[in-house]
Amino acid sequence: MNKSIRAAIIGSTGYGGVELIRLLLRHPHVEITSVISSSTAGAPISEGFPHLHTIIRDKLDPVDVQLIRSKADVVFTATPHGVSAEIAPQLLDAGLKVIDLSGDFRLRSREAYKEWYKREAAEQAYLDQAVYGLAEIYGDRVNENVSFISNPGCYPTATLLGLIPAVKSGWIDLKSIIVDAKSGVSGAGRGLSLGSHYSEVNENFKAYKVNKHQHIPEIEQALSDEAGTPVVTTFTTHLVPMTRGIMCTSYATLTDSKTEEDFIEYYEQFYEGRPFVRIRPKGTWPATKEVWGSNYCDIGFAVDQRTNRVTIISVIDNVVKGAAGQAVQNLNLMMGWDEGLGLDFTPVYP
Ligand SMILES: NC(=O)C1=CN([C@@H]2O[C@H](COP(=O)(O)OP(=O)(O)OC[C@H]3O[C@@H](n4cnc5c(N)ncnc54)[C@H](OP(=O)(O)O)[C@@H]3O)[C@@H](O)[C@H]2O)C=CC1
Ligand SMILES: CC(=O)N[C@@H](CCC(=O)OP(=O)(O)O)C(=O)O
Repeated sequence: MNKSIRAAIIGSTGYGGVELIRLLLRHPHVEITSVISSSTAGAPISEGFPHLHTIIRDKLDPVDVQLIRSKADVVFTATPHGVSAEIAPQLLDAGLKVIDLSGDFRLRSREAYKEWYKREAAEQAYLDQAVYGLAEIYGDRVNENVSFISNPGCYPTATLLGLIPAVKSGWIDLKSIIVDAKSGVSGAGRGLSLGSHYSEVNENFKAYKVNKHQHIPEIEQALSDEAGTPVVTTFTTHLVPMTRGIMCTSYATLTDSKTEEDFIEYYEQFYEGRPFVRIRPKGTWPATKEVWGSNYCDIGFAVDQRTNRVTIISVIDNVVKGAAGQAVQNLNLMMGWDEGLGLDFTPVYP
């Protein structure tokens, strides 16, 4: 029989948190029992988010572990890097299940975290406890005995779902991988910054954090695990003047004479039974709008016989499959429920 679970959201006033509210409100077995804010506790959440007017009447709770323990069974930490490293261990020690949306528990190596995030990593014991929740690849590691999920980054979700089957196939040269990644502005969160200011972003298209992006070690960690040998990539991120959406265009040199049909057939088999990965038919490539508001990752291919390269294009909605949607998918797996429960959103179109 299906159980119900009480959920709290820390960081509910951010883009990831408020999207969790939207998704969990329609989940059949989840009740949101606490929406939490470190800066505006006591105010109704609809004050800052009028789109929730009449839908959620609750006031924001403060960040208080004992209070959370009394109100919830599972906590989503949709909090900035550094904050999650502090708070998730306290929640786990209090006996709560935790799904963390930040990058604080994704890298197994504390040294790598310090190098890429420029801050001290969480304690090794908690890094060891966290299960990296790339649901379609590592979902079988998540079950009712798992208490702690580290939800993958938005770019790594799109990149890894696009590349892991190819890496495992042996059809591509592992030294040749290049990923050209683009994100909408909501990927930067709700906080104000010059870089996401309207007049800086509108009618503009820019590369950022070139060769320095914190998602590079996360992508390389998973690709290396899957390949069984160290893999490095060239990974470049770009900011696109749109609100939601990520497109990762990955290029690799073929080691074998494979066609688009070969890739499509192989990927369809690889993701068989995984409802949120959709493989596009030959000659069609996914666009961000075709997954907008949904938990889908759509993947399309092109093989260029002239250059002997494959191009793999993967798209997601960064706030859904790249954050809140995958977090709910992981909750479903943690609870032994169908992974798609409460996530059957058709993309919003146009
Ligand atoms: N946006 C995206 O597409 C994705 C985001 N992520 C990750 O998810 C996490 C949340 O991202 P996002 O929602 O975009 O970020 P936002 O900046 O939009 O929101 C973060 C929230 O964290 C809360 N917060 C800040 N400091 C503290 C603190 N000390 N204690 C408790 N809460 C705090 C803030 O709310 P308040 O002041 O009310 O407490 C804020 O609303 C980040 O780690 C991000 O990297 C991951 C994948 C995709
Ligand atoms: C557009 C934009 O700025 N995107 C953010 C994505 C960060 C993010 O989502 O956080 P995680 O590291 O927790 O995945 C960036 O590139 O840093």
